[in-house]
Amino acid sequence: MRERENGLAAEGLRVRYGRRIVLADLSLPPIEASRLTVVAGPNGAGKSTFLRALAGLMPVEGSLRLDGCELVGARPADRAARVAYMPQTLPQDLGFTVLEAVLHACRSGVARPPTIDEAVSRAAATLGRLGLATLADVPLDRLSGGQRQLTSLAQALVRRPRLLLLDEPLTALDLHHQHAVLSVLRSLATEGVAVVAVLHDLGLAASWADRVILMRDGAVVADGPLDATVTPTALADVYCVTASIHRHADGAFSIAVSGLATR
Ligand SMILES: Nc1ncnc2c1ncn2[C@@H]1O[C@H](COP(=O)(O)OP(=O)(O)OP(=O)(O)O)[C@@H](O)[C@H]1O
Repeated sequence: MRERENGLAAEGLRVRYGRRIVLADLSLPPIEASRLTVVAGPNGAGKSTFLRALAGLMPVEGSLRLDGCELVGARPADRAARVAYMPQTLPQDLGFTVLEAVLHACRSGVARPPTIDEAVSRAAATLGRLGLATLADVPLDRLSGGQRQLTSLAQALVRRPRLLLLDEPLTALDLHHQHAVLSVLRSLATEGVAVVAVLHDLGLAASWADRVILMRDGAVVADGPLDATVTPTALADVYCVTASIHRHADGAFSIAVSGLATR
């Protein structure tokens, strides 16, 4: 354990599907606790693979340290106590109510699960935070897509992780709920959680992210504050678009795409 490290450090991360290497020797300056980090990039860039690797859902080579403790090779229950992952897919446990699904997520897979009373209290607080309290007793198969996505987020939040990994958490949400969720993520970061979210919407990243990691072909091609990473050159290089970027007087950010290129 390296005592002074805070957040997540990745060094020489390598991930394969079969014989194909999808992430090749990926290293990053530490992903800091108290920061909201967005991972962006084109389809197939390796963003989900990166998150799944961080979550311990696939074999990796290299080193991943969270607060100085090595995650690669750590016991799944130890990792689960500190890392929570929200997948792209919506929750499948359709026989459960919202509350049951969140309680299950709170107590499963961790070495020292909270008591039922503690789990109920945490679940109630999490549902309240996400505006889901009135849906607590509704079965998942009676929810809208957006409500199921919020439930999936609640399942990750209720674990109170040090590292929260979210793979496209906003895809089913309306404009209000997109910003409401990002506001919750910002609060969690302020409380000391390292939050890493894959997002396609760079406008939302501009409003909320402290740091943007741009990926392409399994590699990090830019990493830093949005104004330094999302530039016309980067958009051409990473997304193959000709685009201009506008920062408006009120700070709002917009991208105007004027053409498509091929690689
Ligand atoms: N289970 C798998 N088996 C083999 N190859 C895979 C598997 N999952 C993903 N890949 C490949 O790995 C690469 C990275 O995929 P990944 O899902 O990480 O991309 P992504 O950046 O998350 O894309 P998207 O934005 O479309 O969700 C792609 O070329 C994809 O075809």
